Amino acid sequence: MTFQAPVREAGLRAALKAVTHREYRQIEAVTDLSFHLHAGEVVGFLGPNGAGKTTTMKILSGILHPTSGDVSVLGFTPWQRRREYLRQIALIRGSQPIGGPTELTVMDSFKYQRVLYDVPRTDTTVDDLVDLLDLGNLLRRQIRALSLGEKMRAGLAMALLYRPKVLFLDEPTLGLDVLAASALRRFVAEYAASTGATILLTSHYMTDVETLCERVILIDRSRIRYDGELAALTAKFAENPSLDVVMERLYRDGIPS
Ligand SMILES: Nc1ncnc2c1ncn2[C@@H]1O[C@H](COP(=O)(O)OP(=O)(O)OP(=O)(O)O)[C@@H](O)[C@H]1O
Repeated sequence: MTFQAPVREAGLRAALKAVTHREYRQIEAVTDLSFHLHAGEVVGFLGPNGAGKTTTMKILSGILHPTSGDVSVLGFTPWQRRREYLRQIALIRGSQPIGGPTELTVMDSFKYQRVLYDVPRTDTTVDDLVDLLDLGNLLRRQIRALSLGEKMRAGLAMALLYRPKVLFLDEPTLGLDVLAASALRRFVAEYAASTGATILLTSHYMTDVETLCERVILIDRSRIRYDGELAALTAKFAENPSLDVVMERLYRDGIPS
């Protein structure tokens, strides 16, 4: 995936010049990335800032059309954005936990989502999610007035009320307090176990990865550096350091052979 990004020098003169004459630079966000996920796996998708994780997630969920390459998820090409595809997947981003109009109450957002995804009125998934995510007190509140953690819980319920088979979780615990983060991890683990969903998870919090993922795919500068068991990766370090330290070394020095 190559982006064409506008660039300009600093200063007012450069800003004025850019009005009539824009310069662009090619930015390779994802290159030569190839992997396969098995149904029901929860896989950590890791890499330093700017490695290309979010770009990949956006491609997989059909938001971005890559400049080259092939992708197949559940037999669909994501960027064709077929209805049958979008009904089976969800992208959940910690940096933007809820889409849609923020003036709506949480309850109205659920109703709206139900209509969008043809979830029958008789389906009790939303009631289950309200219980599991402790959303009872939030139902009559406007989305825009919720705290980040509350938005995340409501956003998760919105994304899961049509029971997607594939979840792309992009930094789902970003900004959550320790209790909220561990509740979210428990919830994701239970969702995966009870539905058999396939999950690709990015996170900079190694507790998320250790708790949820047996396999990790590590990318750096848009290329895959490791794809395999998390345990085998940490075993490369004889003194058995914490996963935070392992990742710090890998991001800095590369993968030991
Ligand atoms: N819309 C865009 N236009 C231009 N460049 C972009 C755009 N989106 C991403 N990039 C660039 O692509 C590269 C990969 O970005 P991406 O957001 O995928 O990284 P990431 O691995 O998710 O990083 P982080 O851990 O910081 O969230 C970065 O260099 C980024 O600046």
